[in-house]
Formats: sequence, C-alpha cells, structure tokens
Amino acid sequence: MITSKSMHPTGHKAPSPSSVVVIKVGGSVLEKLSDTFFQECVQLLNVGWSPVIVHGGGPEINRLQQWAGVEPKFVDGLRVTDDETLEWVEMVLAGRINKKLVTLLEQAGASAVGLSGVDRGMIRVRPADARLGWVGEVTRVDPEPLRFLLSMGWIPVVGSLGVDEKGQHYNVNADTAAGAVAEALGAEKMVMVTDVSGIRRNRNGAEEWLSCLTTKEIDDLIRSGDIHGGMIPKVKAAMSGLGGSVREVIITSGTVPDCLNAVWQPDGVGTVIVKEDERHGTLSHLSS
Ligand SMILES: Nc1ncnc2c1ncn2[C@@H]1O[C@H](COP(=O)(O)OP(=O)(O)O)[C@@H](O)[C@H]1O
Ligand SMILES: CC(=O)N[C@@H](CCC(=O)OP(=O)(O)O)C(=O)O
Repeated sequence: MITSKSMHPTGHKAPSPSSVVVIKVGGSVLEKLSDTFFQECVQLLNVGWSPVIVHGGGPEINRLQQWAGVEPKFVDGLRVTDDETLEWVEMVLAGRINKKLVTLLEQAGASAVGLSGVDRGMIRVRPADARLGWVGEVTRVDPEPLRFLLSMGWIPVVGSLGVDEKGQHYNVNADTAAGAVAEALGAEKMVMVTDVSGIRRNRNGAEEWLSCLTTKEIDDLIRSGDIHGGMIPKVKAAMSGLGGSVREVIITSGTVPDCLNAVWQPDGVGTVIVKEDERHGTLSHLSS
C-alpha cells in the first residue's frame, strides 16, 4: 500500500533530503512491474529520498537481434557487441525503454528526465575486453548532471551506455552502471529490482530465500554456485557499492507491490546485503 509522508509507519529515521537511492530496474522485469511501482518511486521522493533510476533491457536487445536473424552471444554474462549490435543496444537503452520509463514515471506524478551515460559524457569507459567489442568498463562517472536533475526534484532515468574520450559509444552492463552511479553520487542505498524475490540458495535439496546477507556470505554463495548467471553482476555491483558510501543493497522483485518500501521499512520484501561489520550471526532466511 502506498502511504503518504505523514503516515511514515515505522518510526524509522527519515532520510535527509540528499539521501540518494539508486534503483536499478532489470530488463527481466520491465514488462511485469507491479501496477504501483512508479507510484512507489514518487513516494520515495515524497518521504525525502532522491531516487535515481538506472535501467537495463537485455531481453529487449535479444529480441531485436533475433528479429534481425542474429543469435545474441555472451562472454561471462556480457553481450558481445559489434557495430550492428551497438545500434540495437542504443535503440533500446537510450530509446524505447528509457522513454517508456520516463512516461510511466510522469504518469505517476513525477517529473522524470531520461538520459544515458553518453549525455554530457557522464559515464566514461574504456574497452572491457577485446573479445567483447564495444563493451565498456566504467572508468569514471560525472555525478553533476544527476545532481542537477535531483536538485530540481526530478527523477533521472539512466540508460546504461558509456562513451570514451574519442566519442565512441559503448554498451555497459546495467548492474555495473548502477553501482558506478551509486558510488559517484555517494548514494546511501541501492535497490536491484529484478524478476526474483531476492537471493536464494539450495540447502539439502530445498530452496531457501535469504533475507539478509553480508559481503562475506555473498562470496561463499558465489563459490558454492548458488549465485550464478545474471545475479553475479548484481552482487558484484552491490559489493563495490558497499565498499563506498552505500550502507545497504536490496535485491527485490519488481512484480511484487510495495517492493520499494524496503528502502524505508526495515522488514521489506527481498534480500538485504550489508557490510561485513553491520550484522552479526549466521545466514538468515525468509522461508525454507
Ligand atoms: N542465488 C540466486 N538467487 C536468485 N536468483 C538467481 C540466483 N542465481 C542466479 N539467479 C538468476 O538471476 C536472475 C536475475 O538476473 P537477470 O536475469 O540478469 O535479471 P535482470 O534483467 O533483472 O538484471 C534470476 O531470474 C535468476 O534466474
Ligand atoms: C555489456 C552488456 O551485457 N550490456 C547489457 C546492457 C543491458 C543490461 O544490462 O540489461 P539487464 O539489466 O536486463 O541485464 C546487454 O547488452 O544486455
């Protein structure tokens, strides 16, 4: 349920107006977001957070490539991006999906501005790996364009493209871009909105959803193979954020109403990842 500022239910410390929360919206969930998702973004603004949306669009890029008769190729989860693929990537990340999210936020009552990492040279990159073509590794994020938009009370919507010193555009993994944006803005929280309700592990053949993890526990879950595929760039971005200003990273499903309440309510839905020294005890879980 959406609640107003005056109904702030938890007695939880309201954030200062400058508390930034970076919300990464995965391509996996874009078509399935709950009806209240964009109102929840506006609600965050109303209770004193500065939300910044960073989005992906992997499945949509796959669709375009397949429509053009090209089978998408990945190395370590990153899309091999030749000249033609970069065109599809830009169409999706700086075009269709970016503008769709802006419109949905506007319809929910926000002032939203879409941009990509190319705009004002915001996300600087270098080539990530010769095998990947035009895939960028982030070297620097200029937070000024985002700070300006936030100072106006507008919600920035960032497509995960990057640019190098020569003006060449690159495809950047959206989880990585979100982590880099969070770091540059000194964000307090990150939310990775995806198509699963957090991180799960297999325990004696049974699936267990984990409600709170530390960075050390994440390492163990990667080593055991419980965390794999698309979850790996998410937890890596989480860990790099937690190495800086970020206090908490929430991994949650965008299909569930009120998923963003986890930002300001202690018992929200999803997995919360915190620094090693922020929680004692063993793995906790929602159900087993
Ligand atoms: N331990 C895990 N817990 C939950 N999901 C996991 C885990 N390991 C891998 N995954 C996978 O990660 C996927 C989310 O990553 P991805 O498909 O890249 O989503 P997005 O487009 O939101 O970035 C889930 O749908 C799930 O299949
Ligand atoms: C280099 C690389 O792999 N870039 C990603 C960018 C989009 C993305 O990350 O989208 P999701 O959030 O839906 O995964 C890609 O081309 O799919």
